[in-house]
Amino acid sequence: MTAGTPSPDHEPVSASAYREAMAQLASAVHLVTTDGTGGRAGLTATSVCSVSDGPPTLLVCLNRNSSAYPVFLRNGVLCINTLGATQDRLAADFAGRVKQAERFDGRDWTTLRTGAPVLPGALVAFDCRIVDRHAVGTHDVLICAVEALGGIGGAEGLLYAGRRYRVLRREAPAAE
Ligand SMILES: NC(=O)C1=CN([C@@H]2O[C@H](COP(=O)(O)OP(=O)(O)OC[C@H]3O[C@@H](n4cnc5c(N)ncnc54)[C@H](O)[C@@H]3O)[C@@H](O)[C@H]2O)C=CC1
Ligand SMILES: Cc1cc2nc3c(=O)[nH]c(=O)nc-3n(C[C@H](O)[C@H](O)[C@H](O)COP(=O)(O)O)c2cc1C
Repeated sequence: MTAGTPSPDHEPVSASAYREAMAQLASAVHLVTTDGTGGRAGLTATSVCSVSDGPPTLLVCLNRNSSAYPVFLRNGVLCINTLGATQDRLAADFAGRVKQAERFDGRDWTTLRTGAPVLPGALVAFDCRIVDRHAVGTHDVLICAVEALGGIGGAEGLLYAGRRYRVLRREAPAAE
């Protein structure tokens, strides 16, 4: 189906058609991490969006079936670690290639204010407290107050588009 040919009236959009459409979009890639009384956990996510700058608030959509989901609820805090261009292996690891218990191995994770793990070398880190939650279909939309920022470094970012990882190049602006 191309953009000029809408699906027939009254025909529900299938999950596979929806995913195929969503695969056309490019997204930043994040490791969403948590730590606290529920333990440490994390996963790869692209469904992260800025909500407001007053107060600084973002949202992330988490599948309630993921192994990390109950840990996020228990801890009530999370860190959105946005990945840089060279961190695509980490994205795959946190998307299921590595078992949950081993995802944090081999790196010196730090913390900011909430205690959620901050990835060394992240493009940027948003340290958050979960302030609201809405169930929508298979996912929960978590509304998160941003309590601290880290790692704003100007490096090249990682993108996910067309079902693969790509690099967002920082090119010099075209001469006028
Ligand atoms: N938002 C989410 O929960 C996402 C989950 N995934 C997981 O990774 C697997 C591999 O993804 P792809 O290789 O990109 O192929 P895919 O064909 O399964 O997904 C294509 C696109 O559809 C969207 N999508 C996929 N599963 C979704 C879900 N359960 N809820 C909401 N949106 C979803 C995403 O934008 C994804 O990039 C997916 O099947 C899914 O299990 C991937 C991307 C986003
Ligand atoms: C590129 C990419 C983006 C993803 N985005 C999300 C997302 O936004 N929300 C989500 O709940 N799962 C998302 N997932 C799926 C989780 O990363 C994956 O299901 C989870 O890490 C599996 O965890 P488990 O093995 O601990 O259950 C994404 C997967 C990939 C490959």
